[in-house]
Amino acid sequence: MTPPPAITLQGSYTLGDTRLFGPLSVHLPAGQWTCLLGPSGVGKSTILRLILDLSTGGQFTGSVQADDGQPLPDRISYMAQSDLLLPWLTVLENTVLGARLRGETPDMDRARHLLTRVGLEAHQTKTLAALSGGMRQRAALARALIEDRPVVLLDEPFSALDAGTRADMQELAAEVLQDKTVLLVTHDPAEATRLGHQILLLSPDEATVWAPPPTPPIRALQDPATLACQAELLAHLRGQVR
Ligand SMILES: Nc1ncnc2c1ncn2[C@@H]1O[C@H](COP(=O)(O)OP(=O)(O)OP(=O)(O)O)[C@@H](O)[C@H]1O
Repeated sequence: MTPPPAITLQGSYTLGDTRLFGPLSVHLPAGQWTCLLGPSGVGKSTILRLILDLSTGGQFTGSVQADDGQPLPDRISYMAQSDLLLPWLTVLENTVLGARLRGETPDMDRARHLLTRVGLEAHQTKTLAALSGGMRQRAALARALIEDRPVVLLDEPFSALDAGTRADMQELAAEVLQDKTVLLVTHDPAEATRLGHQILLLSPDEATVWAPPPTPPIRALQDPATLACQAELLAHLRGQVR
């Protein structure tokens, strides 16, 4: 696998006659986790779709570039906010869907291993109707993690999980996606301060860098500097003065 690239998105985005964001710049350092926060509707998922070169409802004027100059979309694993699982397939079949669609032989052992790691070992042969929302989200996570891609875009991947499972899945993702270029969209300051090498706050005018805790991720839940950063970030997001 080629080394993970750094990625820079620069430009403006409009919906009809209305500017949603920009001009601004979003830089994702190579091999690091960037956590992107911002108010609902500001355009976080749109930024992921622009990096993927997927259709959006608006017009983007700008560029998305990898620092190695190579095209990006085929090098990205993507977990969308809506899980995009196929209801007529089993959990195991959904997990290996990417390989099947590319005409490759899926690595079934790795798929089973990942399903065990996300706690779905006993549910591999079930179809989606038999799963809870949190179980579906873990199935979608397994499907994203099985793709050995240098760039990974995760759109609120842990939002439906209970607190304990969420902490477990954060640790699993940090382990599996170590050294990849990751962009994680989240509304959770605790998640961002735990996982981010870089924390970005998106507003219509800019993507501001928020200083992460001094220790490298993944950070311990009870780490005082992480808890302090989390509280400060939450206060900021609530509109209080720093
Ligand atoms: N396919 C589409 N067609 C038209 N408008 C769209 C489309 N997808 C998103 N939008 C609009 O673009 C804006 C940005 O949406 P986006 O999903 O990027 O926001 P977000 O910051 O990720 O929000 P949230 O935190 O609620 O998930 C919203 O106003 C949304 O209604």
